[in-house]
Amino acid sequence: MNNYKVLKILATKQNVFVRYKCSQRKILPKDRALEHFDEFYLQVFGNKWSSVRQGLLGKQKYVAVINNYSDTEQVISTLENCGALNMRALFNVRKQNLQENYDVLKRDRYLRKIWKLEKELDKSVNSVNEHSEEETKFNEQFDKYKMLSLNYKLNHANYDDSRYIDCTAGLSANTLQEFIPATQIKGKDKDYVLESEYYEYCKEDGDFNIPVEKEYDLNFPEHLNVYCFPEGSGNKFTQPRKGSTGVHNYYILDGGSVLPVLALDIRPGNTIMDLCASPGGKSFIALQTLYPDCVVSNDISKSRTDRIYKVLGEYFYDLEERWLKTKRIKVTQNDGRLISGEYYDRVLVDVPCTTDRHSVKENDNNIFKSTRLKERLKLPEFQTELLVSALKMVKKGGIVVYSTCSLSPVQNDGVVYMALQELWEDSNMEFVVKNLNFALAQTQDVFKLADANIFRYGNVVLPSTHQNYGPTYFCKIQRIK
Ligand SMILES: C[S@@+](CC[C@H](N)C(=O)[O-])C[C@H]1O[C@@H](n2cnc3c(N)ncnc32)[C@H](O)[C@@H]1O
Repeated sequence: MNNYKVLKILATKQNVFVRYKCSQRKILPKDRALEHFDEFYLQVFGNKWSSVRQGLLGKQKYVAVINNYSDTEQVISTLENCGALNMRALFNVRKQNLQENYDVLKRDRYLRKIWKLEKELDKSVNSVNEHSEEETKFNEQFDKYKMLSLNYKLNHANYDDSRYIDCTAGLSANTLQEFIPATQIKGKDKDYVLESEYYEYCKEDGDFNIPVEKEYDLNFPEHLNVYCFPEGSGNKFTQPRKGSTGVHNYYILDGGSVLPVLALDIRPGNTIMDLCASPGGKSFIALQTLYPDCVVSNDISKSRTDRIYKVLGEYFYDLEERWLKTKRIKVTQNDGRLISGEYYDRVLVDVPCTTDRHSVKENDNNIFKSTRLKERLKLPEFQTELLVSALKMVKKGGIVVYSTCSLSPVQNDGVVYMALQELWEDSNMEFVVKNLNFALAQTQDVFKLADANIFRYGNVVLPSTHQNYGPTYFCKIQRIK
């Protein structure tokens, strides 16, 4: 074989090798994320997953939170002329309907009881089993009321019970297996393992149960004005603009972000810690209730706290003199896990998570990059540390809201469970988780929430093609001792 031929064969081989390498599919982080979610979330959400998936991949929907320090009335009337609706008004209409439905249902149950009693007493009736026209009509009407929303029905079942319900079973090793599906993860130096095993959530739970208390109302502060476009509307808010007062007119953010702040139930004079605050959207909402005496917006890094200063500077005129010097707003740069000796009425802990919507759409800064595997697997542990820290800094009677923008039961209820278990073992503090299913029934014209049986402690705003907010998980926890 002459040299020319050898070179040619080598070149061909190399070419084949290069082509072989090219044909090996490079998995992009967003594809890996979707693959993971398809496997994991299908088991959690069942046949709802395909619509949630479509939502995640579709266009996210935003709401506008009005800046009370701008030309408020003019801004509101402009938005209303464009077809935007006030979220508080939507909640109130639904709340009123629910109350009316409940009253009718209550009245009819009462009537039914009387009617039965009368039947029993009426000896002249030929057969008690024979349905009169009146009875059939009544039953038809009764059935109609039974068709009320799922949330309403679910909660109504216990409506007359004591507000304190028995401690739920907690996440024992077995129950955890039930709701944390056994998806598999390949670790760098490990074979495939169960996701639940990886996070070591299967350890024995001892006697620990989380007390859960039902909550019947969601307080929407009177000065907080949030505007949204109706379900199915393709309208969008234009970019915020400066008005005559020198500050921006509204802040645009995912609609789901409003619920964790509402769940905080902020009251006049409250002191609030927003532990993972950047860019500051939820601190902004808290401030727009006009209730807090002080909001501390904390984040871990300089660049992230700079971002908070920038955002707040756009919305609060003379931020330095009027807000920072008077300590109505504090911007701090601390690792939220290490803060101690500070106590607040309300603590919001909106932790870093798998940011599911971002993860299936963008490759940049994606936690599903193979180089970030360890970080991803450590997330629940990290989130638990942040929540434990938040729970330690809330005053007795105060409220902590834990939130994520992930659908993962491990990062959501799993973390709530782990944090509360840790404090149950290591401190004499006591907490109760607030079941918001009933209270959230009033939000059903605005948000698609996951069925009440999917998450045990918190609630999730589910993305969908018609109402594409979220995902937002939030869990309300009150310190009682
Ligand atoms: C989901 S984002 C918060 C979004 C924010 N709450 C909002 O609504 O605009 C999570 C934030 O947590 C911050 N963070 C990460 N680790 C932290 C830590 N140990 N302590 C405090 N903040 C942390 C990140 O820098 C990031 O800004």
